[in-house]
Amino acid sequence: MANSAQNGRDAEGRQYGEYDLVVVSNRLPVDHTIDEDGQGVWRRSPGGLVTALAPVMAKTEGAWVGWPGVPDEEVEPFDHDNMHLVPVALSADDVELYYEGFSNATLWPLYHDVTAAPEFHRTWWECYKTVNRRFAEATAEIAAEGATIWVQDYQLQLVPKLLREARPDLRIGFFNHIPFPPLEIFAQLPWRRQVIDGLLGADLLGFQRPSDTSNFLRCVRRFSGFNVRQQQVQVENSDGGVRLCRAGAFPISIDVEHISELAHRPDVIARSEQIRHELGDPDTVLLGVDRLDYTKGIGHRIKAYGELLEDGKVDVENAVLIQVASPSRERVESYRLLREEIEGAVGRINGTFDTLENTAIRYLHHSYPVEEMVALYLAADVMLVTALRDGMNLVAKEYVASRKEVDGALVLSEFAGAADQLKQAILVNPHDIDGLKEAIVRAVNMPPAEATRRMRAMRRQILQNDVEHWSRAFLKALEQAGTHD
Ligand SMILES: O=P(O)(O)OC[C@H]1O[C@H](O[C@H]2O[C@H](CO)[C@@H](O)[C@H](O)[C@H]2O)[C@H](O)[C@@H](O)[C@@H]1O
Ligand SMILES: O=c1ccn([C@@H]2O[C@H](COP(=O)(O)OP(=O)(O)O)[C@@H](O)[C@H]2O)c(=O)[nH]1
Repeated sequence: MANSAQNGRDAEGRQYGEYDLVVVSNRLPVDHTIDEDGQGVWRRSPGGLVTALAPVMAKTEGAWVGWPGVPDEEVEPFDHDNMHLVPVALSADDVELYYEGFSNATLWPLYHDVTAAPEFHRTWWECYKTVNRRFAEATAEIAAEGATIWVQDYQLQLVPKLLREARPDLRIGFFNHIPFPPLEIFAQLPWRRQVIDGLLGADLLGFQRPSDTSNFLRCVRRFSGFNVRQQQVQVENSDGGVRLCRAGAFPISIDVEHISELAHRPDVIARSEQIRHELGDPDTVLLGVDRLDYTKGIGHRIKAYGELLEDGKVDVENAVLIQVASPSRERVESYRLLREEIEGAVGRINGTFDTLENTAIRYLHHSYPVEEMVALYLAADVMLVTALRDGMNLVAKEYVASRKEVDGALVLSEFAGAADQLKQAILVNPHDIDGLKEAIVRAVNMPPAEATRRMRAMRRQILQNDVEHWSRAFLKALEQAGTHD
């Protein structure tokens, strides 16, 4: 591990760590799971944060601090796929109060425009503070003097301030993968001031969209009392000094080269042909891929599709919708209810429209490896991304990157961050079911020349702005931010 091992010590005489770059996120890129034979194995963690950061971290010599995905698991630091991973243990109570509770039943619905009702519990908040402190301590321990720390996402919003107090020598960046809500919604949070203070410990705060950045800065003005000039907050320290914290939009992306390589691989192409064949070679394959999350608008999409079948605008004889709904946060009540709701809706539609040979919706409650994802993207004529609110949505970008023949149509919610970059998609408001139905029909019947024109423009955008471009832009801005020499 080549990093500039420092022999410096902090104010309390503790020796600095050895990593010049440390990424900190709730989850490590791999979860410790038990396979069919009862053996412990490391499996890729779910979600786009890992999709985006893993290829970036595999190319650096930094360390990644995070939770190994199961409760009460004490694991020593280890190397995996070219990454140095430093596990932080969470007890079963921590998982319930900090992860399922405060992170995913308070902050998640609040930050996604209250698409579900957020719950506010003081015990959850207490645990959130404790766990954030634990992550900050684990990071402070391994960071070299003057190291760059990149904290990720809403689960760890207090870490920047805690880290700065422990290690003022560090350069601290924070990236929020989910939306930052408007002031009127954020104001509901009983601990709004503490969260803003926690974030302002960073030198640079990154958001997915310019609108997230301006929402955040409005909240800073209201709840911190600090001056905000353009995109810089003048943070007043307890000693009367002023430190600058910069905020800006850095839209995340994907490892385009890897997706594109897979899209050209003969076995992946063969698999995509097999998928279509096993579906009975329909004229049109439509696809949705989401974690089973109420923010993703899966119910709205299925409702629209069901009505199109009823109206006779699509037909099971020549069209099929594949819906991958990968398991997510299954112990959180709203996720359990969502699963029942979606599976009920799919069952009703299939019961009504299926024939012995054809199925209306192929519903798959599974998580697939990236090779299968790309085979699905290649097999799909129409991709449906209908999120009610989504930080970015990397699935939309992966679909575009996979379409090497420069064809296929993307229906994309204007409420997903990806809509800022993929302007040539058919943009929809998923709450408008008639509008969504029209968009789906338009995508199914899109003339090839129009599909190619739109896809070419979207591919140009994605090819020029891959995930390496994102991380370089953020880390460069972080280098220039703050008051460090
Ligand atoms: O860790 P989980 O609770 O299982 O959830 C998985 C991840 O979901 C969220 O992903 C977000 O990040 C993507 C990449 O920036 C973005 O495209 C998407 O819109 C976001 O929802 C969450 O933010 C991550 O922390 C989770 O790991
Ligand atoms: O069965 C699945 C379903 C999804 N994904 C990946 O999970 C990520 C989802 O990221 P996105 O930003 O769309 O949403 P998130 O789940 O992070 O909210 C994408 O890279 C997908 O390819 C996957 O590998 N297997």
